[in-house]
Amino acid sequence: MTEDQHVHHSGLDSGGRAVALRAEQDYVDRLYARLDELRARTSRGLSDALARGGGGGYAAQTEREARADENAVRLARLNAVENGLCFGRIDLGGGAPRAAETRYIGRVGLRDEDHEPILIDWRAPAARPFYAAAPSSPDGLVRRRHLHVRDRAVVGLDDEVFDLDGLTEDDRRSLVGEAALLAALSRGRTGRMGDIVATIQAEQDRVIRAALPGALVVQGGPGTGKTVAALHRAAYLLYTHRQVLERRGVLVVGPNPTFLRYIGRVLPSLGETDVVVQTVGRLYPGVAATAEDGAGAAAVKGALCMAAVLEAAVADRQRVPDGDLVVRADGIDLRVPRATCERLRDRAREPGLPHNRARRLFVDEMLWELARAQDAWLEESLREAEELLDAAGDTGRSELEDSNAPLRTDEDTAYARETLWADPAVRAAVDGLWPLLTPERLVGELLSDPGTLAPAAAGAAGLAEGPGPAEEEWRALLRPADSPWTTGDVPLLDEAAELLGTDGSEERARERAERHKRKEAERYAQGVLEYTGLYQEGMLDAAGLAERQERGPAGTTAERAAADRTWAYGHVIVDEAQELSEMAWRTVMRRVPAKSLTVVGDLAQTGSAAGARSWQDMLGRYVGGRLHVEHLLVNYRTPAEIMAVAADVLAEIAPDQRVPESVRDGGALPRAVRVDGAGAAAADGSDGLAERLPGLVAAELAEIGEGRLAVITPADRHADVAALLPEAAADAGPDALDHPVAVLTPAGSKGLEFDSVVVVDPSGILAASASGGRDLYVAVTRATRRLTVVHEDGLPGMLSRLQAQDGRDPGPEAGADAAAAAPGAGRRDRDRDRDRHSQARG
Ligand SMILES: Nc1ncnc2c1ncn2[C@@H]1O[C@H](COP(=O)(O)OP(=O)(O)OP(=O)(O)O)[C@@H](O)[C@H]1O
Repeated sequence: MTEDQHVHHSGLDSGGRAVALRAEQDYVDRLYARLDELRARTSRGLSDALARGGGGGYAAQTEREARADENAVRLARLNAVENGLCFGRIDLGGGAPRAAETRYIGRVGLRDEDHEPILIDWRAPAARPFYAAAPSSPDGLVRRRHLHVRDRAVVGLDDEVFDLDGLTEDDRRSLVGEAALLAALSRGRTGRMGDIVATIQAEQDRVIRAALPGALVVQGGPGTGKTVAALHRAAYLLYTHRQVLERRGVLVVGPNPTFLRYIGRVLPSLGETDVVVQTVGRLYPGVAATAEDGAGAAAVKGALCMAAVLEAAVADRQRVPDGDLVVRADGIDLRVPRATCERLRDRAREPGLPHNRARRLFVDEMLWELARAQDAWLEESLREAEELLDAAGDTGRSELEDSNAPLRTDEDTAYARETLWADPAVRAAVDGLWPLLTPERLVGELLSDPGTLAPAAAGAAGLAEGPGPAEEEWRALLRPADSPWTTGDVPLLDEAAELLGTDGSEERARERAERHKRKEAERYAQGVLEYTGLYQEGMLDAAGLAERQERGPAGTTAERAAADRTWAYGHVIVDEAQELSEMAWRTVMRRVPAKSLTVVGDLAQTGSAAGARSWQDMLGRYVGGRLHVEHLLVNYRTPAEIMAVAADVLAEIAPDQRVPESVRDGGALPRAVRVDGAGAAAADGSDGLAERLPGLVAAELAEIGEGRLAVITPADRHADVAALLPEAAADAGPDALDHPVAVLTPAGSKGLEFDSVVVVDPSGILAASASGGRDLYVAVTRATRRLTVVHEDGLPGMLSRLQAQDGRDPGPEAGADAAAAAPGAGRRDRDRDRDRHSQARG
């Protein structure tokens, strides 16, 4: 952004501008002075609370700790807002009944010594006109001003004037200062997403400030700010509904760890800590799945009928023996008739409890049966003994007990049950009929053993609405027993955990261990108290001291929530939501019983074979009529010239979807570079990919200066292409973001953006899977400035806009004709379009 542009947009001459800058500097100085003062005070509060000694008993100690925590959180918040503390100002019109008013907008709200607001938090209702005002609906504003502040110094101003009488509609439009937005967008990429509080646009603001209840779906093309708006929404909701959400927390679900790292800095800069950010692969505590299934397995595994397959698999583990159950315990064969086993199984199933809890009923009844069988055996032996004695004419019978008295009392039988349960043979027999199962064991066996999977698939047919998986479908799921968990397995594990429940033994063991630990801690604390003499002073008892030591810093809501599979969040935000399967949605919905969700995604970018084709189909069954869809229509990432290429791809793959209009145009033209096939130097001396790619990447890097570059290749060429660029980050892991160059697959590049993108082998991307066209669409829309498509065997038809070039002359002029013909490029077209949208909405 040049100085000239600021002047142009501010409508001030240079003298007026200098005066305005000085006045704003004075105000900003005052804000920072206040911030410093609050920090100092909070910091003092923190050290006071942390200072030990002083006594006051347990209650006072606890209160001091709570105060320390509170001060620490406050201090962290105050420190996080140092950069860009204040970024805007609005002047509201005067006239009865309201007086003219100026409000400064910033990352936090501040009040002066007299409690008068001097800075309005961007999330507060009073800040709303800063984002929502438009020339056609100024919302009471006379002027909106963006302040550019660097290191506490005001370095630029941008004004949008809403109340200039006498301007034509066209003139007004041209006055709309997009300088602040364009300045933000043209910055080089750092590998991390930043916040956009200073430049949130009206359509994004509607999404950010939408009401908490119900499911809001934000459908928008690439670069429309879905991710960034969703994260600001999290911050807004925590600010506005603090009471509920601080306790319950907000869960943000993203597509992969790289992406989570990419967005990781946005939320802290928004001052929010009660947010859990997670991939689907980590939603089941204890498992961190990153591996992906092939398309065939993914599609079957993600389908809703897998819930029925699992249900059938669990039912299949509740068995009846082929004949009578015979268990040898204590040298005796105990027999329970088959019909009784069946009755016990059915009775245990009846209350509809989870498998492991129902197992307790089953075990209980089975032990009675076995104890009774033992009784019967005893009686039988006694009778036999009597008969023998009778036969022998023995008269010593009177020495035996009264023959009518019960052989064993109830107490005896109860004792017998316990002894039986301690017998490994009895346990093995019961486990054979109704085993204690973990989700990991159930799912692991199901996916690796056709003997387990086949009956479950068959059983699913009777349970699900539709048919169960066909044989060729369930066979696609089979894999070796020791395979790592995939992200597609996680919803199955979660489902299994629901179906299995616990039998309480883990909880009981944990409680026992905790009681033991506590006793130890108390013994130790007692020693400490006696040694220090505090005991005599009666300040603290051993139990109190032990508890304080054990407790340590109380976990944040986010920490507690992340570790608990059954945590009920107050709100859930799902990004790249088009990738979630039906089964994954079941997992997500379990975590938000109130069904308060923000779902952001783009149906045109669905890459997963199990992903969404329609939001209603995916979500309708959970939220019914409470599904509200908002569309984002403006692309803030990719310039118009590159989006023209993307538009051709979209027209082929999803003609019903609309390409978002780019905010920016006039950048470098996208180009195609042809190299010779198979990486080998060709007979005519021209070079293959191996020879050309490193130079091409180096030249692109030189073009973008400080920014980032991604090479995007089909998955099956990823390793080979990465080998050509040894300096680049080749892993799809989070480190990819820290390198100037990353080699990625289309799936790995999802949600990310780079100053320059080099797409290698577009035909290979297209051919790789049924969603190849969507992957190509994702790949070409990652660029913020430059796009190069490298191909070997000619461009696919949908990229014909980029005329194939001989790679030896890859000048920026390549593809110029085509890009110049880009439909909808340019601000005038966009404005016309925006007008159309707002009319349509109005
Ligand atoms: N109002 C805004 N002000 C400044 N930058 C913005 C604004 N809106 C979006 N951006 C920027 O535009 C880029 C794209 O945003 P984002 O990644 O959220 O888009 P997306 O819709 O999630 O894209 P995709 O579907 O491709 O993942 C980001 O760099 C973001 O910071």
